Amino acid sequence: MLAAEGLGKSFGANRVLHDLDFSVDAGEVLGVLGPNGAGKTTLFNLISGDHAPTAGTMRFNGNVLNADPPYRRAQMGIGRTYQIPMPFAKMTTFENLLVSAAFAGRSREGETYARCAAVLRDCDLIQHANTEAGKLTLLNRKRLELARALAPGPRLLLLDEIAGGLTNEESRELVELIRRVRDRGVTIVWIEHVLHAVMSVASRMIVLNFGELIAEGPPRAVMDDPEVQRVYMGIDA
Ligand SMILES: Nc1ncnc2c1ncn2[C@@H]1O[C@H](COP(=O)(O)OP(=O)(O)OP(=O)(O)O)[C@@H](O)[C@H]1O
Repeated sequence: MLAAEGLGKSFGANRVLHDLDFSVDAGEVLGVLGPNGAGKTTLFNLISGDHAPTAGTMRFNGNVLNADPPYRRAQMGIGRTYQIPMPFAKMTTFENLLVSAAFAGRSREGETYARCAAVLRDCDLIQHANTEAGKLTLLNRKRLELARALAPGPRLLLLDEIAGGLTNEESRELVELIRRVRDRGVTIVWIEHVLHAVMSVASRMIVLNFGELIAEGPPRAVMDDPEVQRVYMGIDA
């Protein structure tokens, strides 16, 4: 579904991603790990079109992603959440979804309304449809962030630390929701520091360190990798 070759991103002299090759298969949940500043969010910014790469190419379903802006990527079927949800606080939950669905602009008004209501139901938010987004609890803000990304009907969903800041019970609820999204056929790439959450869903993981890929494989094998333990958990073999 997604393939990157020689992908790189520098901000001036700061080389953040370097010569990255990786791919995402349709239907999988790929976990992305790495220490703070490793370049994980920057990678998402390149996939979502928020930033342009300085080297390499990316293909989505075989089509080269050129300099398409985020709304074009959303129309192509790429959706994302942001690490810090920033909904329109004075608008209701439902109105926030409508904005997102309209941003990608793929369907007619009536269909958009029905779709947003269905996404709210799927994300356990329907009882808060008319609540101002600024008044939601943290868990519901996370649900809204997910719902907002789902509203345009993505085929590839990028989750950026969506479990951060939640209690164990709350993160279990969110994991259930993410499983349901996966079961409906949405391919997921998930950056997460809450390891038990991402490991319980991911079929494969990659690990970045200083913008380079240092490990890739099944979740357990990746966590047992001495290099991953050293750079990510500070454990010396
Ligand atoms: N717009 C920008 N301009 C300049 N430098 C940037 C920009 N965005 C990111 N960086 C730098 O890129 C590096 C990687 O940042 P990034 O946010 O991708 O890391 P990360 O792996 O997502 O970290 P975290 O786990 O803390 O979220 C950092 O050194 C950061 O300062």
